[in-house]
Amino acid sequence: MNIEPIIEPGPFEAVQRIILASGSPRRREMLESLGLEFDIIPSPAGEPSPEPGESPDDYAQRAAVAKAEAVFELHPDAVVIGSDTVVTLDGDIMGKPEGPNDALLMLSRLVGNTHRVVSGCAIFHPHAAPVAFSVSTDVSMGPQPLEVLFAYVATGEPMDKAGSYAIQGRGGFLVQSISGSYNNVVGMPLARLVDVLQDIRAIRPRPMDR
Ligand SMILES: Cc1cn([C@H]2C[C@H](O)[C@@H](COP(=O)(O)OP(=O)(O)OP(=O)(O)O)O2)c(=O)[nH]c1=O
Repeated sequence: MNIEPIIEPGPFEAVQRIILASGSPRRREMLESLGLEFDIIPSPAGEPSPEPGESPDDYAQRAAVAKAEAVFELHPDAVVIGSDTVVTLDGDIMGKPEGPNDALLMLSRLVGNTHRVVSGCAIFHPHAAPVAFSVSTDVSMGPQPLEVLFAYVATGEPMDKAGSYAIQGRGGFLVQSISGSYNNVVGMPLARLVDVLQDIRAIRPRPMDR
C-alpha cells in the first residue's frame, strides 16, 4: 500500500527512494516536515515481546529493526526507516495499552512520577550496512486525580500510544517537563535520524533554486 503524501518544499530532498515502514501518522508528519518525497508501507512485522531482562533501549531498537527489515526484504532498492517507541518506568516496558483499563493502570503509574520514553530507529540501505540506534527522553508528570485519568482515557486518545498518552495531543496537560528530544516522545528521534540520513546520502539539503 503506497500512500503518496502531499509534499511542500522543505529543507531537504530525497536522493534515493525512501520508504517509511510505519502506519503512524505522527511519523509520517515528521518525515513530511523535512519536505521529503517518500512512500509509506506499514511493516508486516508484528510487535516482538521483550526478552527477559532486555533493556528498553535494546528492545526498542530490536523492534524498529524488525519493522524496517520486513519491508526492506520486499524493497531492497530503497532506504527503509522503521521506528518503535516504548515508555519505561521502574524497569517495566510499557507499549500500547490492551484496553481502557490497561490505559488507566499505566497512567496511574506514570502521573506524579518521571519516566523515560525510548524510541528505537532503524535505517536499512541498499549499499550500506543497516543503522540502528535508540534515543531516550525523560518525561515528568504531575499528580492527577483518578477522575481526570478516567476522562482522558474516555477520549480514546491513549489507545494507540505507548504509555497511554500523547504529549502532542490532549494528553499534553499531563506533562510538566521533559529532558531531551520532544520528537522522540512523539515517536521518532528526528534530529538523530536526519543526521544519519545525510551521512548515508539518502537526503541532502534542498538546493536554493528548487
Ligand atoms: C509517548 C507517546 C507515544 N506516541 C505514539 C508513537 C507511536 O506511534 C506509538 C507507539 O507505538 P509503536 O509500536 O512505536 O508504533 P505504531 O504502532 O504507532 O506504528 P508503526 O509500528 O506502524 O510504526 O505511540 C505518541 O504519539 N505520543 C506520545 O507522547
